[in-house]
Amino acid sequence: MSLSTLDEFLSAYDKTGDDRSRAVAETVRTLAAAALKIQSQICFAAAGDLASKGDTNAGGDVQRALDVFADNAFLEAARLAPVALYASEEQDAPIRLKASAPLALAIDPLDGSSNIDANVSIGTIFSILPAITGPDADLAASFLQPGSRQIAAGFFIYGPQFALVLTLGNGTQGFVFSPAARTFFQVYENFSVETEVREFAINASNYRHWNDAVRVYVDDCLKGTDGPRGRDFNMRWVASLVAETWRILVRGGVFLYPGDKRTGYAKGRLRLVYEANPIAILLEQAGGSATDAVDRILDIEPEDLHQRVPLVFGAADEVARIARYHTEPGSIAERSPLFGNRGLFRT
Ligand SMILES: O=P(O)(O)OC[C@H]1O[C@](O)(COP(=O)(O)O)[C@@H](O)[C@@H]1O
Ligand SMILES: [Mg+2]
Ligand SMILES: [Mg+2]
Repeated sequence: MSLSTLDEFLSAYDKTGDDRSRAVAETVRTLAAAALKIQSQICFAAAGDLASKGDTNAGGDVQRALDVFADNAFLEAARLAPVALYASEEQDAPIRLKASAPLALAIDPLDGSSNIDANVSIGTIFSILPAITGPDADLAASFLQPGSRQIAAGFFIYGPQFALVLTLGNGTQGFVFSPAARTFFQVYENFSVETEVREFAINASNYRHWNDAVRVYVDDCLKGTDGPRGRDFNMRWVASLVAETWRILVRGGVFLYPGDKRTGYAKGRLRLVYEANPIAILLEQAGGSATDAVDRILDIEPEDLHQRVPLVFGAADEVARIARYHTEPGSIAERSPLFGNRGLFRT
């Protein structure tokens, strides 16, 4: 079987289009070169050094050495690409680059920071938007567009396989890096999220902080064949969003990082602009869906670059089911002993 390279895929895309498509293709190539530097750094440096703690970022997280290294590498890459504005989890405010360039880049330079010293998959998540520039334009304006306006999005995953998951708005593709050929090959063409859900992913240590809807949903999964779902579920929690997304694209399932009652977690942990939006478009382009537990992520009008959002994504029917646990509270009341375990959600 002969696989296309990332470069061939991007060349085919930029031939079809206008200046903006060409700019997107060039930006993805440049990001891939920067990601390769991160991958090399992860492979060769002592993991403890990469995880060493530094300052606190705008979101209140302590930065690890690799967070800062990755942010610098992607900022440098953005300077070489047709990017007008760079916004990052690790920067308080967007940075103006080339005024005349057509694109704005929002990035989580290093996702899964708590796993750096655990030798578990980590990654980089990016979102490419049309730049809103001009003398009067607010620096943040480009990044406060709803996720439905993304032109392209993706993530690199630094794991047993170094890979890129990418959408240019027409399906979600998976490219795996070959160390022998020193290039990415398209191994997954048009990911399609499995409709039957056998695995859910949630940080269950927060159980006591969740609202009733999330608790009842998880309880129903845990009851397995004895409960209203009538079948057993497996549970996973990697604590790297990129790894959970990869798994769901490849073998299905659902992910939840809901809001909870801990201080600062009313809207969960994940950031809308550079985490939830790119993951949401990748999922939708693969036939899945993504919500804030009820509403579509890509329709949300961001108010702040670093705002958090509850995130639920995976197989579309399961995501819709989770929304019903929130919007049809009667179904939760039906869990009373009077009703046994039978309810609206019996499958
Ligand atoms: O440690 P928790 O609360 O389970 O959170 C894990 C989540 O936090 C994240 O690590 C947040 O991303 P950053 O590492 O970029 O801050 C996600 O990758 C992951 O899904
Ligand atoms: Mg992250
Ligand atoms: Mg990060």
